[in-house]
Parts: sequence; C-alpha cells; structure tokens
Amino acid sequence: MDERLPLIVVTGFLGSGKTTLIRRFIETAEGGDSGLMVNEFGEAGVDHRLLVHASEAVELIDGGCLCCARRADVAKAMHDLVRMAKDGSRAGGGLRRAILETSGLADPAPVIATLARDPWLKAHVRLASVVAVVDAVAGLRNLEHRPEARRQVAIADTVVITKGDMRAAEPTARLAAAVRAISPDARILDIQDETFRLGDVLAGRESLHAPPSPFLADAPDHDSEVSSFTLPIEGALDWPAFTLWLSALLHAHGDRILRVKGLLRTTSSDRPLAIHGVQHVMHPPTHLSADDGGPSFLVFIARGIRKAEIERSLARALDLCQAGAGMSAPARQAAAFREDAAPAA
Ligand SMILES: Nc1nc2c(ncn2[C@@H]2O[C@H](COP(=O)(O)OP(=O)(O)OP(=O)(O)O)[C@@H](O)[C@H]2O)c(=O)[nH]1
Repeated sequence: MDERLPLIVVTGFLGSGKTTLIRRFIETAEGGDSGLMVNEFGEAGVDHRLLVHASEAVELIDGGCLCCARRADVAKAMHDLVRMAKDGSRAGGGLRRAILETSGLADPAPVIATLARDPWLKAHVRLASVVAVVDAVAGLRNLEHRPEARRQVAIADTVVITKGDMRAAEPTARLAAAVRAISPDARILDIQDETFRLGDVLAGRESLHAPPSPFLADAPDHDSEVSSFTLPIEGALDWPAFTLWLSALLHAHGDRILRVKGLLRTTSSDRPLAIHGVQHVMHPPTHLSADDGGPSFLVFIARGIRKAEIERSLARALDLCQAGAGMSAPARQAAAFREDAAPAA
C-alpha cells in the first residue's frame, strides 16, 4: 500500500471558486483531516484568513506567484505538513491529505515539477490529483483570453465547473466543449450536478494524474501588465456607500479589474465582512465567524490601473456621501473613474 501523503493541487483562474470548494470540503467529516497550503498573488492573504477558521493546518505562501519565486516555500510547507501527518502532533489526529490552492494566475506545472524533483518529498508525497476550477460566468472568456487559464486546464486531470447557479452562467455543455478542446481526457464535473461529491474530487483516494510533461515546466510567461495592490482601510467603512462605489466600479471597469477581494470592518456589522468581486460581478459578502483582530484591507488584481487612482476614487466617493451629496454620488464617482484611469494613449 502507498503510505505517502496524497497531495491535491487546486488551481483555476482568479475568483473561479477554489477557496469556496476547499472550504466546503474541509467543513465535512471526510475533509476535516486535510492540511492546506494557500498561495495568493496579492500582497495580503484573504483566503488564508477565511480558511484558517475551518482548519488548524494552514500554511500561507504569500507575496508572490507560486510558479515563479515561491517554489522553495511550497517545498517547506509540504515538509511541515508531512511531519504533521506523521507525528500526529495536530490536535484531532494526523493529516490524511494535503491540499495546495495555487494563486489564480499561477501555472501549477513548475510547482508540481519541483515537488517531483525533491527526493525527500518524492518519497513522502504522492500527487493524487490536479483539479482546475472553471467558473460558468467568466470561464469561457478566461479560457479564450487568458493563457494562464488555459495552462491550468491543460494540466488538470479533473475540471470542476462552478457558478452554474448564477443568472449569467453559460450552459455547462459550452464550457465542457471549451475544456475538452484543451484537455480531451480530463474528467469534467459540475458542482450543480446532484451526483457531484466533494470527496470524489478532493479526498485524494486514488491517483489520477500522469506526471506533467517536461515542456509544461518551462518558466511561465506572465502578463506583465497585471499587478496587485493592497489598500489598507482605517476604521469602519460606510457600507452602503462602499457597495455602491464598488458595484459601479466593477460594472464600468470589470474588464480591467480581474479580481478584488478584502476583509473589511463596516458600519453594518460587528464582524469583518469578506468581499469578493470577479471581473464585472460583485458576489454577496460573507461574515467572518468572529473578529480575528487582523487588518482591514482591499486587494486588487488589475491591468493598467494604478493604486493611487482607485484610492482617490474611493476616498472621494466616501467623502461625497458623508457630505450628504446623495447615494448616487459614490456610483457616479466610480463611473467617472474611466476618464481618470484611462492609460495615456
Ligand atoms: N453563486 C456562486 N458563487 C460562487 C460559487 N463558487 C464561488 N462563488 C463565489 O465566488 C467568489 C470567489 O470565490 P473564491 O472561492 O474566493 O474564488 P478563488 O478562486 O479562491 O479566488 P482567488 O483565490 O482570488 O483566485 C466568492 O464570493 C464565492 O462565494 C458558486 O458555485 N456559485
């Protein structure tokens, strides 16, 4: 019997639903004994703080994209989880699997190749599955326009389609055809399907994956115009004004704002809110189960938009609202941002 710790790599484009899928699994009886490694593209980790509420064994690999600078950090996090699995030091017993969530812009192939090259890890870890998450709202566009999204699907043995419940969702058959064109052998599952079981995807019971071919392990060619910045937020935000501003901003500029997320203290709740915007869509916010005392901030991953411009636009929107300029002021402010932010021709 193979005694090595199963590793499940979960990849997928920005905002496709990776953390949500993992979180749902680790909250089940079957998924509780999972060790997690989370890599985020931005400077500040949001997923990590969301997952830490559900699992004790979470390693954050922050401050950069996994496929470039952080491979040594993944190897170290993996070492830690293997030790935890073996010595049973974790309250509640040892770990039965490790799950690695890559950043939404990562090419998972170099990381997998790194793990395969480390003799100690090779002896202790078995790559059980590479799961790519594709969302039914932005997925087709991402597969068409984003090389990172295509690479993530190309290396996956399992592709999970999310967000089929949303009004703007594309039909599953169209998504499946786009996935098959890239990865003809991948198993394609839709979380809306009543036969869908999280354990079939994330439990790592069997090894599905063939090792990635060496050419996939070449250095990825990132879109150098994509950058990430963090806006620290002092005090409690005026929630109605903020949501109007953010919805209008995504509506007008979602083609350049690939992802926005954050943990915020607001006037509407005594617990921090996790907010998620994915391109043009703002998802409903969720509450952290308690205030963990961590900082309040917004993270943007965007193309051709500067931090100072967003900062100015938000500050003006909130000021206008405080000055009693009416609730449409924040939205007007966000929409007007197009002229402010348009890159010089
Ligand atoms: N309606 C709906 N919303 C979903 C589904 N899956 C995820 N979401 C929402 O989509 C938003 C982004 O989900 P995440 O799980 O944070 O996505 P992610 O891929 O981890 O994001 P990054 O780590 O930033 O790349 C959140 O608001 C989720 O609640 C789904 O199947 N249906």
